[in-house]
Amino acid sequence: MRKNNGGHGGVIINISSLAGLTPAAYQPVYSASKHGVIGFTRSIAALASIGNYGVRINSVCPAFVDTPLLESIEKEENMGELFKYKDRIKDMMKCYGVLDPSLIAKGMIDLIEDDASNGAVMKITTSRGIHFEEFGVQQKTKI
Ligand SMILES: NC(=O)C1=CN([C@@H]2O[C@H](COP(=O)(O)OP(=O)(O)OC[C@H]3O[C@@H](n4cnc5c(N)ncnc54)[C@H](O)[C@@H]3O)[C@@H](O)[C@H]2O)C=CC1
Ligand SMILES: CCCCCC(=O)/C=C/[C@H]1[C@H](O)CC(=O)[C@@H]1CCCCCCC(=O)O
Repeated sequence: MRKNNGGHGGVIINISSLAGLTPAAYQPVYSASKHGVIGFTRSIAALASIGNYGVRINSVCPAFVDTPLLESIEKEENMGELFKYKDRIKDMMKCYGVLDPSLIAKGMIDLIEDDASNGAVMKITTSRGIHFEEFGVQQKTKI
């Protein structure tokens, strides 16, 4: 894909979650994996810029979205010992609200169309819609 390897360049969007930016007591492994997605995205975005790959790599962090994945909360075989906390997660869903997938699609199109976006961490919530995580100067790699 990268231009310096015979490719045509392009845009990659990695799917993280708000649980990749905040602790998630009831899903620690999921949260760790989503934190990893953000760290990887920002790192490889910096490398792509330094190496003139002609590829932009960004991440999206939605809150709860109305997809079949949410049904997994109701299944003990998926939740394991954390099943006992399912009502707390459902309370959080009521508090945060549940997003329509079309808003996630819009956010992704925005990232595809914005030629300046690389290493961005887009957050999508019912209260604030599409917005971005801001990182301090010391947390920014030059991209
Ligand atoms: N639904 C939600 O509330 C949120 C979801 N996300 C993230 O969004 C992403 C998509 O999730 P949803 O659409 O909600 O889930 P989903 O369960 O509705 O859809 C996931 C899709 O991935 C496919 N899939 C699973 N394993 C695969 C594999 N190894 N190779 C190829 N395809 C595979 C499944 O067949 C399914 O079509 C996930 O990374 C999830 O963590 C992030 C924030 C909130
Ligand atoms: C504020 C957290 C938003 C999380 C959005 C998300 O990625 C949801 C994913 C759920 C998936 O549908 C199945 C799960 O088990 C995930 C639950 C994530 C639980 C978040 C719990 C937050 C907490 O413990 O504080």
